[in-house]
Amino acid sequence: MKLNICTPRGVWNVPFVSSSYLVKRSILDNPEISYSCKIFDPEKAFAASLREQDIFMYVDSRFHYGYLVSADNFDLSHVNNELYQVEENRYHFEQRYLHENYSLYLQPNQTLNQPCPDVYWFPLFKPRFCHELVAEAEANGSWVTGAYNDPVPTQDIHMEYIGLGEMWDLMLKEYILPLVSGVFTGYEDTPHCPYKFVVRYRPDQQAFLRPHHDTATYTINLALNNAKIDYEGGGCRFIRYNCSVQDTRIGWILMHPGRLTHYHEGLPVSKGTRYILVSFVDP
Ligand SMILES: O=C(O)CCC(=O)C(=O)O
Ligand SMILES: [Fe+2]
Repeated sequence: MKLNICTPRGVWNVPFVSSSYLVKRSILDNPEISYSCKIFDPEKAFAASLREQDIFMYVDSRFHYGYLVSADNFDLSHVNNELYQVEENRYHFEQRYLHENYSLYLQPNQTLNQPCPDVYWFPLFKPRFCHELVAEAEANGSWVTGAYNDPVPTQDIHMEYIGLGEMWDLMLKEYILPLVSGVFTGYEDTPHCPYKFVVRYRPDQQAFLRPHHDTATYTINLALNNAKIDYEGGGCRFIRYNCSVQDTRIGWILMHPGRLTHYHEGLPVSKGTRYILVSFVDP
């Protein structure tokens, strides 16, 4: 029998509870309560022993008590291990990282911000996601310039190098695609995105990116830190429209066509370090 304990909410007397429960201490001190039995595992033996003593077990859904995190495959080798947990602990990942207003933008008839023609802008992540991703890239440290024979190279680290390629593919498919397909009709298929990298701009290293087209049908450009606080200058300029987005917001995504009309450049950073995550999507 499947028990829907959330509607209606209430307290349910159940014969068996496993994995996690709250127990009154005096019950554990009761010498009649046992965990061992010839035919049952310890949890079932415990429940059977409670039943024999007329001690009831309950599931209580009157309140939200929180949620459990699966630690079965928790890898401790990263700076921010939770970034790697989207498959195992999706609910926890969403609570921790997804922007509180993201779901508003999924509602029908919601119009996306459009700072330049056909350049869309929406919040996806909390700042925490961005700080942790930058920390992961900096801890890895293998920044390269001009990998993949890129004629317009940035100083970057590919997401695969920091073990986050699959996580990012999932973000593109499950969180970004619903918004993409809302504005670019016909692009509903799983995004194909071989090029996804954290880009770093610094005045003394690479400060800007010259005008170019991307090798992408559409480009996803996520701001990983704060304009005017972490750096000065920077931003993306769309040359055909003489239109720039310079007040980019941490955790917000810019999405724009990669070719033809959207010839663009990365504007010079004059102070500090600007980080973005750029994805070239060619469905
Ligand atoms: O700096 C920017 O916002 C633009 C980055 C960009 O155009 C690219 O990486 O292809
Ligand atoms: Fe670009």
